[in-house]
Amino acid sequence: MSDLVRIGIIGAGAVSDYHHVPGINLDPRAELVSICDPNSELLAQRQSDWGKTKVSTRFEDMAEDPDVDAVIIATPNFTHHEIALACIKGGKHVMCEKPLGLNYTESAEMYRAARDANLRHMTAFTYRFAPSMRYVKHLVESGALGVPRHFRSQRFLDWPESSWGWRQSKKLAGAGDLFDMTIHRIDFAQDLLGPIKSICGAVAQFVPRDKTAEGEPCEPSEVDDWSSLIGQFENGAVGVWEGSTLMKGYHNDGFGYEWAEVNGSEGSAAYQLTDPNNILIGKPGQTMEKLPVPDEYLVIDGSPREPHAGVPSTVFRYDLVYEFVSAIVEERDAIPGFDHGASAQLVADSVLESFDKRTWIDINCDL
Ligand SMILES: NC(=O)C1=CN([C@@H]2O[C@H](COP(=O)(O)OP(=O)(O)OC[C@H]3O[C@@H](n4cnc5c(N)ncnc54)[C@H](OP(=O)(O)O)[C@@H]3O)[C@@H](O)[C@H]2O)C=CC1
Ligand SMILES: O=C1CO[C@H](CO)[C@@H](O)[C@@H]1O
Repeated sequence: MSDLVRIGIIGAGAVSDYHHVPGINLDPRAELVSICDPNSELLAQRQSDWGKTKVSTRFEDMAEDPDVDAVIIATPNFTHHEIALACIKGGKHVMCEKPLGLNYTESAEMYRAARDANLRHMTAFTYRFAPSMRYVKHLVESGALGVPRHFRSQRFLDWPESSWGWRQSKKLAGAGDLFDMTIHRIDFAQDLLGPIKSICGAVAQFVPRDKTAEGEPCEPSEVDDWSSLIGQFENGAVGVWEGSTLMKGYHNDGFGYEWAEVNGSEGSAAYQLTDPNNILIGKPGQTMEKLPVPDEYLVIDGSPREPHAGVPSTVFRYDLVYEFVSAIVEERDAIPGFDHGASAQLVADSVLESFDKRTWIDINCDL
């Protein structure tokens, strides 16, 4: 490997532009060397926006390229499994977007392949990196909230009712809000409180989404607009999750409304995406109040990101690349790994199974 970690991006769409390229640009140990996307016009645009790199329309080229050390897979969900396995075969460290695969079987296979090849693997569970989320985790782990009893998460967005493109096809996306949004919340709940052991879930579709944003007719949506679950953690705590992108009045500059809280025997703490540098803290008999996140939780250890620069609800997302590169340089596991991606996927799959069968499902993760 050269002195710099040479990164290739597969899938030059929205999230690469919004999270990953700024993350690479901030990290002096990393360099963007190659971009892959089937759309040649987009490739040309990205070369002009992101800097002169190699380009290709076939991920196989990047998987075999000896000048690429690590890849970030940011393509539609149905492609993650095939691309990740090819890149692992080519000896690349891999960060892959969520949901890791279309189901637990795919995700577990991706985890085992990366683990067995002794390569670094990371699932892009963005919200774990929010300063307030990291501080709530510290409060839980330090015992400041007492015995954790309850978790609650709500993600409401007010987005258009028009087509979601590939996101509304079962074959291409797997599921709707559940795999797109709620899966992040399943992940951070397990990060805060440990494994979920049993769940009961429900989903619903509110609108057909049979028109594009331009008003042209298109194939109707096959996926959920609302997803929810209640669950029990192995540690005895209980949880409740709910998400939708069709909640009117929850726009907030596109960030929507996100709240997640842990309630323990000695106190409560809440994270909000719209105010990620503060938490809400509550002690017995008091009313929840705002508490600034201490400086050491504003960025991850070593990150060169200036903690107070930029839009707070956006900039913490750049730390994902820092964690991925740190794991490569330090030859340690990246967190969250593919194992976390697979474990959240199993819970999300179980939501669909639970709703189909109208029953509780026990979670048996066999990684
Ligand atoms: N962690 C987070 O917070 C976020 C995660 N995501 C996840 O990131 C992934 C991408 O989402 P997003 O950026 O919004 O999607 P986009 O549709 O904006 O971008 C995906 C890009 O990948 C391209 N692509 C499709 N197939 C391949 C392939 N085989 N090889 C290379 N490129 C390919 C697409 O080209 P074409 O359009 O021509 O098919 C498109 O340009 C999804 O899994 C999504 O769930 C997204 C947003 C935020
Ligand atoms: O968190 C997120 C923000 O929105 C994106 C677009 O729907 C999601 O894919 C993503 O996981």
